[in-house]
Amino acid sequence: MPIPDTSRHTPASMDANPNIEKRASHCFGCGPANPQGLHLVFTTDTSNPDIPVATTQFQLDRLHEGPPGYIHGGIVATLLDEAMSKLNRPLNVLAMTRHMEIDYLHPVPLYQSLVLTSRHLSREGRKLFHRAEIQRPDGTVLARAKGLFIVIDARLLALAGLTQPES
Ligand SMILES: CCCCCCCCCCCC(=O)SCCNC(=O)CCNC(=O)[C@H](O)C(C)(C)COP(=O)(O)OP(=O)(O)OC[C@H]1O[C@@H](n2cnc3c(N)ncnc32)[C@H](O)[C@@H]1OP(=O)(O)O
Repeated sequence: MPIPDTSRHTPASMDANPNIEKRASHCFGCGPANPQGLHLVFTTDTSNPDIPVATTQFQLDRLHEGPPGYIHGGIVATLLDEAMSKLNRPLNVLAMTRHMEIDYLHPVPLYQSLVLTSRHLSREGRKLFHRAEIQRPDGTVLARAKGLFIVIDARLLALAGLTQPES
């Protein structure tokens, strides 16, 4: 069996912890404890509690390069997915991405501060519909996504060995 490269793989030391918020500290998009993660920190506008909006600024470097000088398309998808997932907690649900579609409108540059924003669109039962965009500071939209998130219930969480977050 191959030996994991410890410079790239961190120990699964949190795996016994059933608290979803502690386990989420290694989320590739937003987990502060993931040394190789994107460390995105969002602010969430809930002034209209039915339509939360999440926003962050970010800047990536060649670690996440795809086309020379630009962010890899899979990372662009990650950014958009992460932004949309940040709308679920303000809506008081745990949910996972079921479907997302992306328009890659322009290459997304490395080494530039960019704006990532998401907005809740609508809900039909367990189905949450969100959208997200990556913009230049001048408002030019470089990529946008629509996502369908499905609310996870306590039974599904328990199957994964996890407990609900404290409200
Ligand atoms: C555990 C850790 C938790 C952790 C929770 C926190 C995690 C946050 C992470 C950030 C977000 C991610 O990246 S999450 C990681 C990426 N996502 C995943 O790994 C999810 C993998 N998928 C799944 O586990 C499952 O498919 C679920 C749980 C998402 C849903 O399964 P399900 O409960 O069986 O639901 P299913 O019947 O398939 O679909 C629900 C409804 O959506 C409809 N539907 C399906 N596709 C479409 C579509 N393209 N357009 C319209 N509607 C659609 C179906 O017809 C149905 O409608 P109707 O018949 O009900 O009307």
